[in-house]
Amino acid sequence: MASFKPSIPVVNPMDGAKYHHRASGEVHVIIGPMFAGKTTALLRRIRSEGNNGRNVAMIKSSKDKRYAVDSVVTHDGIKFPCWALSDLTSFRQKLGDDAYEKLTARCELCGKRAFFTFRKTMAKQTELIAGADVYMPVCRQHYVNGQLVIEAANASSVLECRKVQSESRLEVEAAVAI
Ligand SMILES: Nc1ncnc2c1ncn2[C@@H]1O[C@H](COP(=O)(O)OP(=O)(O)O)[C@@H](O)[C@H]1O
Ligand SMILES: Cc1cn([C@H]2C[C@H](O)[C@@H](COP(=O)(O)O)O2)c(=O)[nH]c1=O
Repeated sequence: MASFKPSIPVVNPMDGAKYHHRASGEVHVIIGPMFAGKTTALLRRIRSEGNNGRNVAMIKSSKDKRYAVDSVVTHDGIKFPCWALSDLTSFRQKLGDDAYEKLTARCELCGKRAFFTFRKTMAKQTELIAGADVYMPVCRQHYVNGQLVIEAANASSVLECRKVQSESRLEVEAAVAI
């Protein structure tokens, strides 16, 4: 865990009051695919810290407006107020990230443990803020198979005409949906 001195006001989770509190703290990194319960675990910890009399500040990326602009919200609707910041990379440089917890979800295709988040569409950008309409949690086997199908479709699309490209895209989406 890395120590840090919060430079933004912290919120008491019990009463919502804000404090300019400067004390050392800890960084916990919870990782896993979508629907693994990362946000749920985070909120549980925040409540537990509040019950122990500590003040907490929660931050998220301002790019994530899926459920709320200034709250962190789980996929099943539990929410907590937070600070929405545009640049989270500076926090990683300042704080380090040495306390990991890895969670898993269930593969949407076979029900095995899911370690990956699979993008169901052909969109290429690294950042694509979306939910279950675009992503699904999958096991390693379905993640690898899905990527192979998409890579094959991309390779053939370089050689074929636009009409054939759109047909292959439909095939990929059908194959991934199985
Ligand atoms: N389509 C879905 N598949 C699986 N879980 C879902 C789905 N929709 C809502 N949930 C709920 O989302 C919870 C996990 O939400 P959350 O903590 O926000 O996950 P994460 O932050 O890891 O994406 C699950 O415990 C489940 O109750
Ligand atoms: C895999 C992947 C994800 N994202 C985005 C999609 C969502 O907005 C978040 C993940 O949130 P969740 O609470 O775990 O569902 O990350 C992305 O932009 N690019 C990706 O490759």
